[in-house]
Amino acid sequence: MLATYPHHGRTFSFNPAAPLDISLPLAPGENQVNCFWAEPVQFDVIRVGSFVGSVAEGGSTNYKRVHLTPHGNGTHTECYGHISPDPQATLNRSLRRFLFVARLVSVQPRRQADGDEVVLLEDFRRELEGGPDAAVRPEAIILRTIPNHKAKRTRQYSGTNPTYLEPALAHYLAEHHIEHLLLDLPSVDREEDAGQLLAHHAFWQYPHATRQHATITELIFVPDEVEDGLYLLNLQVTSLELDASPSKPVLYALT
Ligand SMILES: N[C@@H](CC(=O)c1ccccc1NC=O)C(=O)O
Repeated sequence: MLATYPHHGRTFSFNPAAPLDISLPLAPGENQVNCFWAEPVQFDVIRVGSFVGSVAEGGSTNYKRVHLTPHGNGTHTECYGHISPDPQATLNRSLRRFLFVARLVSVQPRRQADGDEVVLLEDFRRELEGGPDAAVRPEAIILRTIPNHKAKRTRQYSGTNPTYLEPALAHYLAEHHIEHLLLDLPSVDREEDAGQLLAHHAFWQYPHATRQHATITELIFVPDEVEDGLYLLNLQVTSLELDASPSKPVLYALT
């Protein structure tokens, strides 16, 4: 059974029973994706008096505290609050819609003279502006970097100077009114850049013309079977009044 979704005067169809989950699960332990020197996710059993929040240990219910670092553990979505001192700049205020027309684009980074692997605007544009989907203006871009090793699901990125985006690419997305960027990297910016965060600033146009509703989602994983093209994106987060939240982006192929 197909459902329809209107976008810029066209009517797309998608199958609600065929979701493609591009989030990475949050689980305790060392074998989970990790970046920016975050501690691993931890679930602690709550113990109060004779109460134990573990059925395995004889308690009536499981009742656990979660210890996690949104920017460092698993798929997460952030707003301009990541680079702003404003306590009002929270993801819960920024992200007010949850369905978007998205274009999935695969791009291979290029090694620079200094050894950095960088996704360049030129390569991104060649993919975006080619093919039959180029006529549709998407609200979101999902960037899959090539090669697409499954190791992305569990990689320990800290201190490895991971691939990042040319700031001009982030600027291009802002200029083309792309509200949501999703990518399978720890950050749009270089791991250590003396606090410049050039691509973050360019994407949010912060602080001169801040795009308050724009978001960046990092540490996704898009399996190879999911082909480049147009998707309906359902972007779900927790209602945290914080700059970032663990998130669950789910795609539905659009026809
Ligand atoms: N590159 C920044 C650090 C940075 O980007 C960052 C630091 C901690 C947690 C997340 C970060 N960036 C994520 O996009 C710097 O060198 O100051």
